[in-house]
This record gives sequence, C-alpha cells and structure tokens, in this order.
Amino acid sequence: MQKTLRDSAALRWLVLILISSLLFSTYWFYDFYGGIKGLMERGMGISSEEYGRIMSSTTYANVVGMIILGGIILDRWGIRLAGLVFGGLSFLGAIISAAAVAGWFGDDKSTMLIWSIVGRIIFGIGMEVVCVMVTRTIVKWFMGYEMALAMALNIGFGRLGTAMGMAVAPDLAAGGFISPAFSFAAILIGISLVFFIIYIFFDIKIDKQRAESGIVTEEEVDEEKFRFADFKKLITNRSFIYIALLCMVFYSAVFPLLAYAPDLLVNKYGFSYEMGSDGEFLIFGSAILGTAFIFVLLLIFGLSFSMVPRAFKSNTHKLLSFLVISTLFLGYVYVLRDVFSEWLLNGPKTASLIPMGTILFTPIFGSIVDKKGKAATLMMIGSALLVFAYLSLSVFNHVYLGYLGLISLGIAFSLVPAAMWPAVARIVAENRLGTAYGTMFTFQNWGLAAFFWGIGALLDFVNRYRLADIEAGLTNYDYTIPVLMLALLGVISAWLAYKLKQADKLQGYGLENPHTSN
Ligand SMILES: NCCCC[C@H](N)C(=O)NCC(=O)O
Repeated sequence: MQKTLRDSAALRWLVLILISSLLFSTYWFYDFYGGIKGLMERGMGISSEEYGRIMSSTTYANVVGMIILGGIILDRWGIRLAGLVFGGLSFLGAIISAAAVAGWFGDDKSTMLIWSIVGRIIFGIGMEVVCVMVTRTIVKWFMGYEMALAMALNIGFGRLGTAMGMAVAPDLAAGGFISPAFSFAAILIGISLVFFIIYIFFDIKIDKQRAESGIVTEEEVDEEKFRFADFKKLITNRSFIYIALLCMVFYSAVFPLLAYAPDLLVNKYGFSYEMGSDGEFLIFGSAILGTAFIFVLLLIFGLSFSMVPRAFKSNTHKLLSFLVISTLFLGYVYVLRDVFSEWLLNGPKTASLIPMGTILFTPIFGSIVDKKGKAATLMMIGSALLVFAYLSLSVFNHVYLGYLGLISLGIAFSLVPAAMWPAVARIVAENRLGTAYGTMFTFQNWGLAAFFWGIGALLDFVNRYRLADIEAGLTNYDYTIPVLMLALLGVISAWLAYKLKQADKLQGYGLENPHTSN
C-alpha cells in the first residue's frame, strides 16, 4: 500500500506537538485565573461571587448545546476550517478578556466585569470544540499506531498548561498588575494558532495522499458523524446516564475547586500569593523561565515514569529503567530542594502540583484499569477520596492534613478520569464516541456552570459580615462551608459510580473486567 505522511513516526509526533499546543494554551487560559483570584478581586474591585460568575460564564454557551453544535459543525467543515474558526474564537475571547482587564472598554468595575464575561463566553465556545477537534486529529494520525500514548501526551500538555498557568500567573502579575498575566495567556493561544496553521499544510497533504490511495471512503467519514438517533439511544441507556451524571458531578467537584484552590490555601493556611526570592529559580535572570523549566522537567519525569519501564519486555529491564529514572528524579528534587520547600508554602505553586501530579498518576491508573479492570469500583474509590480530601481541607485545620487532602485530590483527579474515559468506550460503539463525549461534556458544563459560580457566591454569603475586613486585609475568607459542599458532591459521585456498577452488571458491558488478557 502507498505510504502516507502518517507512516513517518517523526511527522506523527511533530503533528502531535503542533496540535497539542492548542490544548496547552487553552487549558492555560481556562485555569490561570485561579492563581490570581485575590489579585483580580483587588485589581478589578470584584467580589468572590463576581469572580465565580466570570469563571462560570465559560460554560454559558455550552450548557445550551454549543459543544454538540460545534461537533456537528466539525463534521461538516472538517478539522481545518473548524479548527481555525473555534481556535480563533478561543483567541478572540482571550483577547476580549485581556482588553477588559486592561480597561480598554472602560475602567469602571461593571464594564470590566461585563466584558470579562463576554470574553470568557466566547473563549468557552472555542475551547471545548477545540478539545474535540484535537482528539479527532489524533485519531486521524495515530489510529493503528501509538494512539493511547498520543492521547496521554495530549492530555499531559493540557494539564501542563493548567499547572503552569496557575503557577506562573502570579509572577506575571507582579506588583498586583493583573493585565500582563491576561495578555501573556492570550498571546499563547495566538502562538498555538500559528502552530495550527502550520499543521494545516500537513492536513491538506495527508488528505490528498489518502484520497489518491483510496484510504478514506465516504462511508468511513460518515460513520464518525453526529446523528440525533445516536443521541436519543445514548440518553436512554442506563449505564451511559450514570456515567454522564458521574462526569458532571465529579468534574463539578474538581475543576471549580482548582479555580479557588490557591486562594483557599492562602486564606486557610496563610500561604503566600507572591513568591519570595528564595523560591525563585532563575534562568537567564528570569523566574518565569525558571518555573517553566521546572514544570517541563516534571512533565518529562512524569511521562518517563509511566511510559519508559512499560516499553521494556523483560522485568529486569523494567526495574532497571525505573531505578535510573527514580535516581535522576531524586537528584532533581535534591538540587531544587530549597525552591520546592518555598513552593509548598505558596498557594498558586502548591495548587499547581495537583494537575502536575495527574500527569504521573493518570497513565499508571490507566494501565491498572487495562490489566485488572474494576473500572466502576475504581471510580467509587476515586470519589470516596474526594470526600476525604474535602473533609481534610474544610473541617480540619492542620496544614499537614491539608497536604494529605491535596494529594488525595490529585489521586482522585487521576483515578476517575483514567477509569471513566475508557469505560465510555465500552458502553458506546467506537464510531459513536464523538457524540458520547460531546454529550458528556455538555452535562459536565451544566455542573461547572453551577459550581464555578456557586463556590464564590457561597463564599461571599458565609463571610457576609466580614467582607469589609477581608477587603481591608484584616481577616481571611472562611472556606469551610463551600469546601464541605464539594465533599457532598464526592458522596453523590461515589453513589453514581455504585449505580453504574449495578447497571453494568445488568447490561453486561464488562466495566469490571480487564481490557488486556495478561
Ligand atoms: N480545565 C480544563 C477544562 C477541560 C474541559 C474538558 N471538557 C474536559 O473535561 N476534558 C477532560 C479532562 O480531564 O481535562
């Protein structure tokens, strides 16, 4: 058979970097706000409820079906045009948000708030469809090759964006000026769009080659398309309903918390927002470059731990490679010990370690699910860990219990997605997965809309008699009740995972069975 561009490993990985950069930059923009929540409140004069409203607005178009509509548009227009339009929308939304906080539309609070919301709505439309488009592109290039690895790397780039956005934003907003943090995040999306435009040349070429060699038939393309009949079938399938509800409730307990986690650590445990010079690692005199370097190395270690030993057949080689990576990792931690000990007292840096941890743990749990199965049980355990995490971070006041809570949260955030997304592939036929993910992301956005806003609103409400003192810096927000509310979501998630396990017993999708025979 005639060779195409995707038969070259180097080109496949180049394509992955070009398109995953969009995930990196859009996850960065989505999540960097958490690192500067306190600075935004002071800089824009907004309350926690208003901060929550800005975060929640990311989902407004998606709660009324924009992701599904975006999926249909993606089917009709294809990767190139849809990628440009939706990537362009996320860039436009980011520019509007950056212009809003820079005071371009007016520097009074309500103008900045309204335009920030407009920016986030437009960004949210683009971002979610970009996620679907990037996944499609990976399938196009990696089907029959290293698809699972490519998907893991892709989500790793996204998590790296989240972590770096949260950790670096306060450095960019030095002196309390939040505008540079917004402009930088918007520029990142612009750069990744340039990468996407470069990708388009490869996409045109491979489509030509595939057409010439007759690899893609019309029916094959049609198979992937969204159909309302599939949608109706999905939402009447008991197992799918439970897993979609679990997706909504679980992510509602995790993503919104990330938007408040640095502020929670600052207010509850007295962590800092801005980094002292002891915690700075400078490269060419720049703390931002230094932080970026530390995170990129963490990513490389995370991926090496989970992928290099697995690549060897013999147990001796597996063990040897694990020992070599562990030694290098310990050396890295030792050299940076002073920096890390400062980081663990800084709100944004500590919170950013949660998404970083998932890069290490998600592939490990993924391979456990492959080998041992027990997907529904693991989702129950992950949800129970959420309950522990949020009890530790709310009703108790000891900082070490707080760290333990954050670690549990990181494990839950790795365990549930690692078990959930492959489980969907067991419940739903492969050629209907696009519709299934679009539907689940829509449910997810309903939950996110409520809880991004709800945490901020509840925070203002329970602290209503102390708000003036909080603004004056005389006292701190009490996060107990808002975080306790998230513990309740953990309980509901565990119950939904249990119901999923029961439904699976009846319907026989085999969620508890291993994916591989060994
Ligand atoms: N903070 C990034 C938001 C990503 C939203 C997206 N719908 C999603 O859930 N992706 C899967 C994931 O686990 O990130």
